[in-house]
Amino acid sequence: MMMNCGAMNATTPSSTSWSASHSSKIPMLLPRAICSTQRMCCGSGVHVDACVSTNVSRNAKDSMVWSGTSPSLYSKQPINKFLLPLRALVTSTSQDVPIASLIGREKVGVLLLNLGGPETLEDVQPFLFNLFADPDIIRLPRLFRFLQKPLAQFISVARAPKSKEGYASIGGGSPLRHITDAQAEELRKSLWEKQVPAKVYVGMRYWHPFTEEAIEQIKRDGITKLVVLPLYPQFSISTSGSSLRLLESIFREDEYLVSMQHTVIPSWYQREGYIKAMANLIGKELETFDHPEQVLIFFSAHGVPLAYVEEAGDPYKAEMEECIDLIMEELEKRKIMNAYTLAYQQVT
Ligand SMILES: C=CC1=C(C)c2cc3[nH]c(cc4nc(cc5[nH]c(cc1n2)c(C)c5CCC(=O)O)C(CCC(=O)O)=C4C)c(C)c3C=C
Ligand SMILES: [Fe+2]
Repeated sequence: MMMNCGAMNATTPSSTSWSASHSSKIPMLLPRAICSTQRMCCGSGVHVDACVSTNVSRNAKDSMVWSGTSPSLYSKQPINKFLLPLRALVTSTSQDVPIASLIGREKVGVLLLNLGGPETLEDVQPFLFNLFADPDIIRLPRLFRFLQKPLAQFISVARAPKSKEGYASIGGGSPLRHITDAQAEELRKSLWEKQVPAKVYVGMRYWHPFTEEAIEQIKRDGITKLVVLPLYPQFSISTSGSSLRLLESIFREDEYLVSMQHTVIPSWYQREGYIKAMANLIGKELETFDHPEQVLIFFSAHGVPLAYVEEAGDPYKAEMEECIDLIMEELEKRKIMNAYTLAYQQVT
């Protein structure tokens, strides 16, 4: 059986800590921020730990880091290793205090980041242009950066016919917007059930609703605290990194955003809820076979250029492999001991 592991339509994460990095290779995420942990308490004893951005410092490796908190719980990967976390989200249970008195006049928003996809066949070429014009997708040497857009135009036109065939075969467009909107609505409902009256926004990197559009709405709504959640379980420079780099540039130029408290969840592949959800899916699928124990579990992940991993320190491969180990451990606890393998799809 086959399991796609780089998928962005996974279950909602519950909480995690995050770290941000800036070297010349990995984008600096939402800069000029220092994280001092703030606790917002909510009704029914729910607590929200959020981080406040105000300043930054540099560590020995010339990485921009958020400071003011303890080291990350998830420090195995390069992206996290050099960085101090911001902490967000709902944990614990102790007090019963009315929500209004705790969140007060704060307006909490959650911004879900995703890739975006063409909604019609006419969208395919301009969507591909946006994708290939991103230097986190096609990385040209500094001297040749002026060629980025002409090259994007050339590749998008050349690739569009084949791409259109693919989208035509799944109904004439990408389902990503629809799926992401549904996730946003489920997350909103779930937060409200936990007495966190947050608004949830969707910001796509390469198609509507663009991240810029979501940010405009966030400003119009007067959001004062923002949680940024890329919907990619594992961090890669080419996915979450690209979205966060864009967000960073939007924040840098906007007075309202610079002073807004925000926190980012860079990856969440190791969260218990996600691992259990993946194990549930695999377990359910195995049951459809006559001899489930003989089935090979085939994990399929997106490929990223080797240079990202080996030279730029992209943690994607490490996070993916750890994620699969965790899923297999979870299956073992359920007495499911199948053979498994992981393969990376070719990057075209
Ligand atoms: C050319 C380099 C690319 C890199 C690096 C890359 C990384 C990467 N992508 C995903 C997930 C998705 N990518 C999707 C579309 C897509 N990606 C690329 C190229 C790179 N991706 C292209 C050219 C396209 C367009 C599709 C095509 O015509 O071939 C999508 C689908 C979006 C949709 O329409 O619904 C996903 C999902 C990950 C997880 C990743 C690195 C970790
Ligand atoms: Fe891709």
